[in-house]
Amino acid sequence: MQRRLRIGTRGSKLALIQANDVARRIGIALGLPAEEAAEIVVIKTTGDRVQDRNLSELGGKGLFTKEIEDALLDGGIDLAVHSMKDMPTVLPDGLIIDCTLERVDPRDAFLSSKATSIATLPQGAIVGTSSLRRGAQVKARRPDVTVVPFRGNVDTRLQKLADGVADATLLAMAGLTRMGLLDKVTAPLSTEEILPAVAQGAVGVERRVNDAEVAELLQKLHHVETGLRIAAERATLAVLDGSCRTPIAALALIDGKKLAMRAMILSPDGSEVIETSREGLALDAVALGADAGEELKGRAGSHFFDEV
Ligand SMILES: NCc1[nH]cc(CCC(=O)O)c1CC(=O)O
Repeated sequence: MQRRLRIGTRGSKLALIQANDVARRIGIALGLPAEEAAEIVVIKTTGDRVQDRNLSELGGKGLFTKEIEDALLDGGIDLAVHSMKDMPTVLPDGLIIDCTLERVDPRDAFLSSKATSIATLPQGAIVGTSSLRRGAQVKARRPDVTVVPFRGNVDTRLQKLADGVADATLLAMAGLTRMGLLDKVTAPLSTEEILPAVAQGAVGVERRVNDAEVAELLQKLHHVETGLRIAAERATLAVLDGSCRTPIAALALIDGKKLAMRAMILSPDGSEVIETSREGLALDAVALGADAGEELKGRAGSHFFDEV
């Protein structure tokens, strides 16, 4: 590798931690100090500018990636590090993600000073979250709860909770772990209780399709099992797409050659929950995920997708 690679990322604390992790791994792969192998380039995205509205109202996916992907296509950067959870299922022509780091804990965490679980929240409690998926799943279990929007980065949301804006919130274990904030977690939520977002806990590295040098390097960083799990979940999402305001959750697990997954869509108020599961060969990840998505789509009917 002749050049010092430029790694594009959002400027949030979590994004920077993830980008620096990739820089460190690239350094190791090249046998160089991380700073010599790569530099971090912070890019502000539309999603970072908009603090006051539900992201889903603005078209959701892609808001955190457009400017970074433009820089990748322009050659201003060579790699982009993303939380795979925030990535649209379709990438721009000329870009590819075929490198995913080993996934960490995909679960959501429950954070509250009023209760130790969703079940024991006081009657009529307020849960702060701007995630349609989290809100709908909480309401499915506790219809008496009021969900209020909770936007901003992880630190902002923790502050809102401390200020009493809500009685509880849900955040990804992955982000809290990476930021060293596990002590804020009241309890992890089992995936039976709250099914995670597609690709939650996985970091991906995007590159130009035609950059053979970077492709070869990134192969060394790729975690195959994570790639297959994410492929299954994202295949479900892709089938259900065009409905970015429908709460969707999915989680695939791999044991040896076998993949098992659950997938779910809900009405935003949690009154309707449609769930399915698949088991098969891990190598058939995409087909299994897509098949699960087709089933959910068929069972939900079109009203599910255009009522909101
Ligand atoms: N939507 C924001 C976002 N994107 C990725 C993470 C956490 C890390 C991950 O899930 O990989 C978070 C914060 C959260 O949902 O708590």
